[in-house]
Amino acid sequence: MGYKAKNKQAPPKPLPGTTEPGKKRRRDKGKKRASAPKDERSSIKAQASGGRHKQVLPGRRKKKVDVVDEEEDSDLEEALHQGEMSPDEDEEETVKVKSMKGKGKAKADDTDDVSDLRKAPAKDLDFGDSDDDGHDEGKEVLPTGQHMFDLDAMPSDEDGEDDEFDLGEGEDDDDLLGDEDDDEMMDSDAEEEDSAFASSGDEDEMEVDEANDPRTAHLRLNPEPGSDDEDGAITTNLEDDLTNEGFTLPAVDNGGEVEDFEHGTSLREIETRMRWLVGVCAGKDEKLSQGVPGKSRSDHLLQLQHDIATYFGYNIFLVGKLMKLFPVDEAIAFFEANESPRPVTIRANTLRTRRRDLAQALINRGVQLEPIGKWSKVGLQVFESPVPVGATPEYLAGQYMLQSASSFLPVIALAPQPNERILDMASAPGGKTTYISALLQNTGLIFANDSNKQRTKSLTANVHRMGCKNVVVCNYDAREFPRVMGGFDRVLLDAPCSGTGVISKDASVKVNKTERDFQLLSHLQKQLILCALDSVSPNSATGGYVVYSTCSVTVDEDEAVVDYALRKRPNVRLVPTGLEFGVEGFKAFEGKQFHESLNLTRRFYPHKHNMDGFFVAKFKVEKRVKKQSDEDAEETGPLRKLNDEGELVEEEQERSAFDAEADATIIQEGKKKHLLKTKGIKVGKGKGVEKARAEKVVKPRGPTGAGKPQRVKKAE
Ligand SMILES: C[S@@+](CC[C@H](N)C(=O)[O-])C[C@H]1O[C@@H](n2cnc3c(N)ncnc32)[C@H](O)[C@@H]1O
Repeated sequence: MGYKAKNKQAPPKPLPGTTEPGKKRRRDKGKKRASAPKDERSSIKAQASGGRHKQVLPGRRKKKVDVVDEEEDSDLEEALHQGEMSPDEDEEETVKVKSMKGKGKAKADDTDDVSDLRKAPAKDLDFGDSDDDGHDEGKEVLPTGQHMFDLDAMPSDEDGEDDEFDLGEGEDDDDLLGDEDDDEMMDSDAEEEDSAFASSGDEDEMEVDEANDPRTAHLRLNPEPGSDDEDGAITTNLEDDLTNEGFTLPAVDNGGEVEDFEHGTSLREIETRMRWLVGVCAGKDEKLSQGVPGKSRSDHLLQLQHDIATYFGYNIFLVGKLMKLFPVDEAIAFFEANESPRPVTIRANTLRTRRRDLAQALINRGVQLEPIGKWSKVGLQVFESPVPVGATPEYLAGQYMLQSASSFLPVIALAPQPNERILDMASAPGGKTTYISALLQNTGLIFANDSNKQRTKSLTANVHRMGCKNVVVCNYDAREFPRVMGGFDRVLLDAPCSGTGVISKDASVKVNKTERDFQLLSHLQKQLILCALDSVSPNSATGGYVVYSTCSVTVDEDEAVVDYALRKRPNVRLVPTGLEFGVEGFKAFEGKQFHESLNLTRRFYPHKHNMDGFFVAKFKVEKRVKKQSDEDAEETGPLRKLNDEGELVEEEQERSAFDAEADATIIQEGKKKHLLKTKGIKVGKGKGVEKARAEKVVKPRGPTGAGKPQRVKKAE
């Protein structure tokens, strides 16, 4: 069984295509929790979801990695303050522009503030930026455990075996948890050569064996393209346990202490029931799929949702929403993965250094690191560090960015080319902007925009620190583009989102999101994506691409937004992202059919790829040319054509929208009434009418005409 105790997680696993050093790694401990009490869970033996063997935290270590992630990806609060939105999803939203300049409503993002990084005590540092305690007033509260299912109804312990849950010999809770005082503990293997960097081979050499290292085969996630389901995937041993004849209920060993109870049911009981319900709902084993007599599968599913909500500390709404994304057993792996931090990763800034040189410099400081994987030439995974990774001289000198592995992906997909003009629509604090800048080798021009003025400060700071000379920082609501500026070669829209992919960094997402939040975010994202598409020049010689990304896994914010864009902009199409791994986006979801090309989009999951949950889509923007069929149709009267905004419109609508003759009469009548009312002049059937008949009202064509009727003299 793969449920890990909350505070006994395995250390971060290597990313796709990377090697794992031969020594034990220390997990980051600084993250916030929104869920069940530590003591309860600490009596359950931790087992890594990544392997069949039991993984416990190393007994000794040098020092944990102290970092603050430079990116805050959960932006609902700000997003909801941006512009005026209505949740009407089927109509194209009117882009109501509200300049946010100077307003700075959202909370400040100062996570990249170096002075703060230095000030922060190591144990307080956190991956996320939120100050939220995860319990917003007025929001849905944690569900209580339901009791329509009795533990007695579950399969009984037939062989008395209890091997998953007994406390391992010599592993008391403190050892497993590794309390805050053990910073001085040394990894017994600390001096061992375990890094490819020390060999000082060239960069290619560093990457040679990453994907094939047998030591990490069980931990690698999608190391090779197209191998999502092979050894790359983190596998839980859920299925094995649940289908095992000898499945037993765990013995409760509380050491004589009083346990914490959740409405009369201990978390351990909930956990036990949850595992059992997974088996029932997954329906993979005949015996287990019987479930509780008289209860339907949906009864079991409902109870499972409640148990997951209670055990992992979510609101029930979000559990239901997230569970729809996966088969039941995979859903558990997802929730499980959200309980452990993702690997600490950095991106070497090639404007200032080479990855090899940076690695060597950090190794000299005692940092244990390795290349992130074959898919990146600039990423490094940091396993342990005796110094805060966010405050080394190399960091301050702009040689690297603290950046989650998943946030490399949209930039790789964007594939900027030297000398291009690029718009980064929602760019603060600049993790992706500075990466784009490096890929452009400081050529071309990047407009790095963010509507949050406060956040543009950290953006500007990063741009300077990283030596980016091709960046212009701006502060607009991105829905003002392309009116502010257009004609870009490429546009990145790393959209504000709910952050359901980064729950391990910001546990407040578990409890503070409601259905309305997702509606509003999806609405904003739809507005933004149309602006992104309209800001690209279809005539770009080298580009004409838009990348849309979110750090959320909900379909509302991902496929539904992309599908909407495809419907609204017939001159754009999806193209492959060029990313080597990730699972295909949904082509259909909950009975809703999306465009068939949605399979070109990519999803990334914590439980599958050991990265933050992420979504990436890449569009190619074509010229708005009339299709041959439209031209043919024009001779006989087109049925459908593009309007000035590139939307497909019905000819019938256009006709009814403006009938010159009818309008002339109405206008004339209006004028007569106006004269009569204001000046008492009664216009008869004489001259005035005659004059009106002598003129024809036509709608001017082209952008300058703007729909205002003009009078022209009728030909004699
Ligand atoms: C996911 S974060 C961007 C992270 C950034 N791309 C990076 O890599 O560092 C989303 C950003 O969108 C910004 N934002 C939210 N609504 C916006 C809007 N209407 N226009 C422009 N930016 C917006 C937020 O301030 C936030 O900085």
